[in-house]
Amino acid sequence: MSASSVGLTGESLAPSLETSPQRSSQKTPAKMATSIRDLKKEWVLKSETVRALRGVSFEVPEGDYIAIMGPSGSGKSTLLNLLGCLDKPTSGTLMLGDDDIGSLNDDQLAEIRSQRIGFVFQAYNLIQQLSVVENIEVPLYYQGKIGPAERKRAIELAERVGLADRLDHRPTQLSGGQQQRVAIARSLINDPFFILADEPTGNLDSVTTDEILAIFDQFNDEGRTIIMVTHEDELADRAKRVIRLKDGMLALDATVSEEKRTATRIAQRKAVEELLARTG
Ligand SMILES: Nc1ncnc2c1ncn2[C@@H]1O[C@H](COP(=O)(O)OP(=O)(O)OP(=O)(O)O)[C@@H](O)[C@H]1O
Repeated sequence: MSASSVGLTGESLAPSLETSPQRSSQKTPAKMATSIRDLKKEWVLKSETVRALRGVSFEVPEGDYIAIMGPSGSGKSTLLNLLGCLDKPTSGTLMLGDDDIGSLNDDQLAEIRSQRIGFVFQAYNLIQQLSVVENIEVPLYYQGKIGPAERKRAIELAERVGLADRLDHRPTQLSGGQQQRVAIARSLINDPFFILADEPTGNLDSVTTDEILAIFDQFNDEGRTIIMVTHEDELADRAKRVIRLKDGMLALDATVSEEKRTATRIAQRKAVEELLARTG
């Protein structure tokens, strides 16, 4: 995918944050969902040192919607694991709120992970024995925070993702798209710094993909921050910003124009309607 093919603006290869025209023109600094600076991750193996991330820097203002792209082996999963507090950097800083992730111990990382990050995985990762509402509440179990107020919020989130009439269903009774809706609702139950989505529509057909992307659009329009790893241009085209990794480094950090995003949404919706009309 070339920058022009997704209507990217402000294109800059390996840009420094200070020179970004979009950010430097802001009068009041935006609050950051996360900021990373010179982030490195290495593994020392017997015969070699693998440098999976070789000094990556960018900031994610609250309300942003980022697609992280890049070829196989470029460091996407490594970055995702660091952003999700599943791993610690070798060096550099990764700030989540006021916390520098590199300075936390494993228990503290686990706490942040369960309380402040909303995960959405390709394979949904729901608990089969639990109902829709109970699955949405799962992140709260770890904090022992289940009560009438939490149940009310879980039901509200289920309603927001269009599952009001499926509250007591088990995952096996749901379609893939419905299961992913549960996962999105679950990701928001803790009011996270951001939703971290890993190929969230990788298992879904184009109609359902469009539905799931519309839900992401809706939550992002309400101010939710989304960071999504994807190989799919059609997903990246709907984000506000594309970050592309290459060989463990930032190769592109570019804004997607509002015109391009709208045109993509309309084109994808039209394609879905045509498909539905053909297949009944
Ligand atoms: N635990 C590990 N130990 C050693 N090397 C690793 C480890 N995890 C990842 N790597 C290496 O780090 C580099 C980046 O891997 P990473 O999984 O982040 O890439 P990716 O962009 O997510 O690739 P893909 O799209 O194929 O999932 C690769 O060279 C990989 O082999």
